[in-house]
Amino acid sequence: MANSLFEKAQNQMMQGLPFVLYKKPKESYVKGIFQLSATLHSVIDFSESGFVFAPFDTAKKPLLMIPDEVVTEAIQSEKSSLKKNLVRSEHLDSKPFESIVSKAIDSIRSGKLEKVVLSRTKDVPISISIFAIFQRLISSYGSAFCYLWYHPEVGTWLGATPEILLKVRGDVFITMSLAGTQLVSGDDTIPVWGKKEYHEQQVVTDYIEQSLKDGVTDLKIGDLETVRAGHLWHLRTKVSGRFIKEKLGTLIESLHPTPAVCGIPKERAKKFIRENEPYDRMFYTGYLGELNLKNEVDRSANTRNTEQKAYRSVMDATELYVNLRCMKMNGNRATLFVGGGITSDSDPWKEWEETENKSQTLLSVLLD
Ligand SMILES: C=C(O[C@H]1C=CC=C(C(=O)O)[C@@H]1O)C(=O)O
Repeated sequence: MANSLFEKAQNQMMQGLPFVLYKKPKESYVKGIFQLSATLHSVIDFSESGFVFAPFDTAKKPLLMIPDEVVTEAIQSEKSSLKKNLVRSEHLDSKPFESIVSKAIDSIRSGKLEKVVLSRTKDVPISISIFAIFQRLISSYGSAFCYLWYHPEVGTWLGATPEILLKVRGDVFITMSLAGTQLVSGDDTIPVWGKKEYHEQQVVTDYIEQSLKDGVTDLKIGDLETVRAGHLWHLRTKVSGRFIKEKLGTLIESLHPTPAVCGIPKERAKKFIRENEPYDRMFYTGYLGELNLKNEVDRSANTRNTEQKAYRSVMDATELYVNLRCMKMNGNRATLFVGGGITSDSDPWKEWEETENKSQTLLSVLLD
């Protein structure tokens, strides 16, 4: 447990002051960003420095946590809370979600949409503290970006996301196309993918390529890979390139929201989501992470000179993740958000099951 950092965050919360605790994929420490006033700041032009928390709705401004104090603490390893068997919460009626999915399939088959990502919420009682939940997330999901974000005017959000929106070092960026889902089987065998999953992931890769190709250089589309995120497998393609640093805002705006969380064509998919999902997604399927934040980086990892190898320097880095596998706290209950990509080959019942499987990421650390 990162004890003193958690205590500091607890005190901060008691004083009604904003903070965020987070662990990047594969890192062995937790970072805390503490803002010393309760002001709600927004990103204006992406030249700011801090921790961004952006909603799905692009008409609303991304929020910014100012790094008045930044504290880093090593993670003391704790046993993973990942359950081998699926955690079943109370029985829920699948019919309302299935009927929205059927409506989307009709729209796709009639040619109005190519793909749309539909989601639903799941309300669960919570009997442990948010710090205990965060501790379980970081112990269980080493390869995810795990976070606990709090602002007195906005609320408390937690999550463990596998999806990078944008990672920038200097003028080099990487992003990814992540879509297609299967449950990890008992023996961990890599799954065989079907036409539906290949298609829904390819749509995301094509969109990223199209929306970036005129504004960046050295655009590279990587190989298709199968990657694991907790209980789930996904299809992923890494995309990289170079861009003009002053155009960071344009780059972010051309990526968000990708068809991994919205759909194609983008505006029609947004409209379908707005008119059919019976709630506001708020920060689910938005993005979050470091914006132009000072980070220590290894400058010379591939040099043969050992002295130089040890040379580290501080540079501004941007590292943003898509806000998936997340939840919002409401007193002693939490609202979990889960969704999935709908294409012409979707089956409403299977889409429901997929959202049930996705809810395992959080359920398995919430329930005893
Ligand atoms: C929208 C979600 O996942 C996205 C990311 C990976 C796989 C997805 C899928 O298979 O549908 C979704 O595009 C979610 O987890 O709520």
